[in-house]
Amino acid sequence: MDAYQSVGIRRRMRRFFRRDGRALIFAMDHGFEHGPTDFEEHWEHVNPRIILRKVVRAGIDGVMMLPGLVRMAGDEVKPNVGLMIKLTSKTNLRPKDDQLLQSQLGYVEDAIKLGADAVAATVYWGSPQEDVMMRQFAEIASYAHDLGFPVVQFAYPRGPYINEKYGRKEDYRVVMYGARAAVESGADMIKTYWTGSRESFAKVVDAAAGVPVLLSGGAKAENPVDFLNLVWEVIEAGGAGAVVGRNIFQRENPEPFIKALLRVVHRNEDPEEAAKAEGLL
Ligand SMILES: O=P(O)(O)OC[C@H]1O[C@](O)(COP(=O)(O)O)[C@@H](O)[C@@H]1O
Repeated sequence: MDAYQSVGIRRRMRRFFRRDGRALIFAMDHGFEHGPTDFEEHWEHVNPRIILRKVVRAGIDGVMMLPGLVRMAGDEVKPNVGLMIKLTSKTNLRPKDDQLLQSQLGYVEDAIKLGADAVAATVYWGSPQEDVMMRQFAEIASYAHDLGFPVVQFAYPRGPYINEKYGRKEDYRVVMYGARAAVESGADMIKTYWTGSRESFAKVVDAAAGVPVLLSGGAKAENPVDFLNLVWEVIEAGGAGAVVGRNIFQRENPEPFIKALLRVVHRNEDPEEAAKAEGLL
């Protein structure tokens, strides 16, 4: 017989992933991590209720937020949508060198009180502060697992030695290392960077050894088809989907774009066809 916790983790994972094992998740921690200027392109989306209503209506599989936004607007996240609560963060106002650290801003108990289906934490692998984030992640993961909650790691390698040795944090050897470190530290889902090609991203997926790998969306692509193509490559590489923020809330009309993304993620549709079907072309 399975331990109760294992059943809980499996059930909660299914609130994000459909039968195909894939998920499209909306990220909205930018007001904290980047500052409200991220919303200036479509200022009405600074209001969490307005943007959440749109993404939920479009059929998103899950939503990721920090605890305070869930408190304000979590009731917009309908019961059939997975709720991921991130328990670490940092502001962009910190001195540059201190931005290689995410600090704890919420606890597993808060996530439970708020009705979360998963908790998340960032580790900047390779940061001079890696040790702090490793411990933070270990504490969150150990406690969350005890209580039957899946734990998501935003495995974001970054730091001076990475730049010196590999030139860029998106080098597949670096991203793959972060994904593997996430697995070995107990993550149930991994969110990480695009490595630039399907072949190299497939290696990241291999290194994750069966733990689902989700793309971290990144800056908005002006042409929506470019982003649909990127997500298509992720799926072709064996990725489990994407966690997308700016590419959704920085669009005036995110609903058809989300629907097109869902076609690519769940139906393997050709990106251009998906864009046409949703009236984006
Ligand atoms: O790379 P940065 O600037 O630290 O971005 C971190 C942001 O990217 C995300 O991980 C994903 O959101 P995006 O799709 O907008 O990139 C957010 O959760 C987070 O706020």
